[in-house]
Amino acid sequence: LIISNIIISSMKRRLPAGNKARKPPSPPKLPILGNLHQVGKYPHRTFPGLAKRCGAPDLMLLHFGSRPVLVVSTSKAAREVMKTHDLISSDRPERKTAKKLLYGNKDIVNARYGEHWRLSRRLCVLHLLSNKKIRSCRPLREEEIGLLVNRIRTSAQAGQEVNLSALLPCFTNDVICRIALGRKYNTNSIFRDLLAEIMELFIAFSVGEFIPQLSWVSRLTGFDARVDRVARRFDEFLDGAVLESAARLEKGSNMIERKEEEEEEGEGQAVPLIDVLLQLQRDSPEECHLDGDGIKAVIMDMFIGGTDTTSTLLEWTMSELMKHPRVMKKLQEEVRREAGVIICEENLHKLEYLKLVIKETTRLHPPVPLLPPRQLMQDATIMGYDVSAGTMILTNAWGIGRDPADWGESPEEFLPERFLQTKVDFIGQDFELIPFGAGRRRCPGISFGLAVVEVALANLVRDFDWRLPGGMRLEMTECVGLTARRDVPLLAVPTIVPAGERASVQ
Ligand code: HEM
Repeated sequence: LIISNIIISSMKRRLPAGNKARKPPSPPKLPILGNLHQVGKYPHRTFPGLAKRCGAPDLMLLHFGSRPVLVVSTSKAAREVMKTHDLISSDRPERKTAKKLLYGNKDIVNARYGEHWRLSRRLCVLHLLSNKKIRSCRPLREEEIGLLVNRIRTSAQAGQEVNLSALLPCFTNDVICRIALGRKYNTNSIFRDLLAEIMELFIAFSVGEFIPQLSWVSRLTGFDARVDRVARRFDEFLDGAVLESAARLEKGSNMIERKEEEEEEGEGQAVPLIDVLLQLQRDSPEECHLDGDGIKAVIMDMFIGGTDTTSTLLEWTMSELMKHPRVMKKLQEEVRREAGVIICEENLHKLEYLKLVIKETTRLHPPVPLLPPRQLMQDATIMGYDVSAGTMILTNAWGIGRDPADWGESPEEFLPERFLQTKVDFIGQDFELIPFGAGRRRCPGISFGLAVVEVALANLVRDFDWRLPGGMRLEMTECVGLTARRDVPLLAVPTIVPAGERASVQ
């Protein structure tokens, strides 16, 4: 009797009087596996169909093993989760693999909601990704873009095609390397390989994460050992970078202050992010709560958050432009007319169509199609459904960007002009378009990423005409990964557009 009284009173506490408990609709599940067998290779593509079949257009409840997972499929539902219930859904679920790779989640992307996350994010926004910092890195970005253009020019002169899917990630990796660590690691391709392996491990499915009874499988297949090995090797690499940074600081104790003054005037070399963190840790511990591992974890976030995302966005933008010659021509005319002989960030405000093209690409190809998982911190009623604390939340940014309810009859069509008729923007206020997420966990690197994408794209379309290699069909499928890059590499043949011709468009 006592037990049944406890159960009844706890149910009463959970349910508002007169309401029946209502779970979001779910497709039938299997014992042990739950719905894992239905997720498929491309969950962002599978979920909309699955949700439709089980009558769950907005919110669908799945089970990964025994773990409840709420799939958010519409802008209405995303608003409920990331605005109305943003605070209680701002946690991230703990994942064994991420925890090993990111120093016990001492980074920002994977940090649990709490004081560590709040302070790290503040540090990042104020000191690493601020507008001042972005401005100070401008010469460095432009230099790297110049090198990219020269590489393409060399291929064009030899009449060769270029593999943009290979070139663009190297370019963004070089940019982040220089900004974060103060130099490139060109000669050290081990670094890029390691980074690629980390990205792969992040999303790799470890069955033990969801079905604890099967955690021995990850040990048996060697998955756990691989994670340990990669974590160790990347840690050794970052230890080297910290030593270099410490040596730089040793040389000039007030270096950052001095350089930051120069940065303000736009004269100096940008201070590497790792130096900024080490100096704050040394001189202003009240501003920097991070220990040694915390600094390495945050630096790692800059790579994980800032390299593949930006190159993937560039890769898809170029793909859509090659597929839509009308849009390519209109964009080239704008850039060649407005940006003049030198494209620098100051000219960017004139390039309105370029911004529409990028926005439309993020709608159809959000680099992170399923936003990184969140986790509900307490029981909640979301859109009339009862969702329990601990439920993992997956928001389908890809599905939302193609929802006919928000995007009209032809949501699959690549049409940058659609943004002339709407004020919808991608900075996290409009839930129809959330390639950078929204709410407290929204991406803090939006301006930082766009600063690279916009100038690089402007240069690529101004300096070259592009065509597909003879007989090649342009596939538009994405691959599985932390970011949804192209499955088939984008090969393209560039032709140099002489400066005289560009000028004549002006
Ligand atoms: C086109 C470029 C980029 C895209 C599409 C992108 C996308 C995203 C997305 C979808 C999230 C998760 C938001 C959420 O959970 O609601 C995120 C978080 C994050 N991004 Fe970005 N990002 C980009 C560039 C960058 C850059 C350049 C950096 C830094 C150098 C960066 C650093 C981060 C960090 C630190 C977080 C974690 C925020 C948190 O959990 O509090 N991102 N990004």
